[in-house]
Amino acid sequence: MCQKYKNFQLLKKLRWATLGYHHNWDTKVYTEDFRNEFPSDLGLLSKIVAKAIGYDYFEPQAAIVNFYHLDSTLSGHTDHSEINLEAPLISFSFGQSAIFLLGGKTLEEKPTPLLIHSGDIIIMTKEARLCYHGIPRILKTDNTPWNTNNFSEEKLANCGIFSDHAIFKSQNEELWKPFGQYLNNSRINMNVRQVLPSGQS
Ligand SMILES: O=C(O)CCC(=O)C(=O)O
Ligand SMILES: [Fe+2]
Repeated sequence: MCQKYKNFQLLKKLRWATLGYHHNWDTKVYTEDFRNEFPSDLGLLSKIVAKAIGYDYFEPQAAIVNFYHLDSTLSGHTDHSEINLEAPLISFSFGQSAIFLLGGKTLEEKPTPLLIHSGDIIIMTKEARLCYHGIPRILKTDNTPWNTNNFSEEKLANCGIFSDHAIFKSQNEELWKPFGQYLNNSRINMNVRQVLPSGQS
């Protein structure tokens, strides 16, 4: 089997990664010895989004990154491992579209379907923070903004505070290409959480 094919098969198996505090799927408890520094670019983006909806002191401390392929699903669940459930959960989606089912606090409540496209942000706060949700379907989209040239000088200038980050700095279409190709058949969702009570780090 050629290496390229093996790499592709491996990439298809990748379904999730964790950032910052690594979520322990068995115990559902975040611990200090299972923690890395939170990535600064995703952290900054999350803080800006939180601030825009009135959460001035949001601290991005953990994220789950989900990689979906056209046949992937995520079953209904609640995200309740964080000590701080007052802080919003901020969820960014890229690539293929998805149906997001948002239910209630119990499985008895009928869920509402939301169609999520690349670039959409879902914010779960207050009542919604502990509601059941899941992804029953990934939908192939013809709208592929990630394949357009986003590296023009003008666009870079508009990136403001983000322009320092590596992907913008490189201005290198070649660097971006494999990410774009990946998104042509996949969806990436990054959902960011504050774990600790405000003021604790
Ligand atoms: O993919 C999504 O939009 C949702 C992901 C999610 O609910 C989770 O990782 O907890
Ligand atoms: Fe979730």
